[in-house]
Amino acid sequence: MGKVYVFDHPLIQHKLTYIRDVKTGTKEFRELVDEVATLMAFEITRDMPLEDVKVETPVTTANAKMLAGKKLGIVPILRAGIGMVDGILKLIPAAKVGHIGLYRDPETLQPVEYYVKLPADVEERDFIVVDPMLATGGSAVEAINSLKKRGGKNIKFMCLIAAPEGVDALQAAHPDVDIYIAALDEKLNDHGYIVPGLGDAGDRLFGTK
Ligand SMILES: O=P(O)(O)OC[C@H]1O[C@H](OP(=O)(O)OP(=O)(O)O)[C@H](O)[C@@H]1O
Ligand SMILES: O=c1cc[nH]c(=O)[nH]1
Ligand SMILES: [Mg+2]
Repeated sequence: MGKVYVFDHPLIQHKLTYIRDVKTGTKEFRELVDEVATLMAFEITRDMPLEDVKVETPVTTANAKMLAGKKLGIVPILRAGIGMVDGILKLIPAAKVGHIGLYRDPETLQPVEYYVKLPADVEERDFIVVDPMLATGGSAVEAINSLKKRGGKNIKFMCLIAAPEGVDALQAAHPDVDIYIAALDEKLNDHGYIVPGLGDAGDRLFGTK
């Protein structure tokens, strides 16, 4: 069963409160999502492998560490996942970015895939799939299906807000995937929106409503 990590760092919780606030406009919303993504990336990369290296300091040769192995792949679920990418790239600028385009049909709530473009050497990379919202879990499950079908293996899922229903669905479909969230909310409403949530993440990021 995939583990669930809830990031209760005070800075993340403080910024998330402004993200939820209906009075927060598009510009500020986008900046806050970017900042929280950076803070979450700091935590989520805690187990990245290191290798021993030597470096010449102005004084002597030092035994030091550098990140080892293949570069990381970040895969936002379009559209709203895009809002979290730059915040992660600030810490890991060498990461490659893949894209999986999915929208949730408003009637059936089922994900519909419309675009996939992944970095080369999918089999050898570690991936973080990102999307601000994990509601029914349908989009995250489908995006990870798509990534695995193309060879993706070591996958983490990162989001801002999750509903218990989404966590259950993702754990059931992908027990090998750990889930990293800033807040676990109460429930879904009749339209599949997270309660209390933040509304429609894509619309708030891109000002489309
Ligand atoms: O867990 P689920 O029930 O699948 O819902 C979550 C999905 O819904 C939202 O995307 P949306 O379909 O609104 O697309 P958008 O990002 O293009 O707005 C959100 O960004 C997730 O991808
Ligand atoms: O609450 C929700 C659920 C799905 N998608 C969103 O953007 N918000
Ligand atoms: Mg949307």
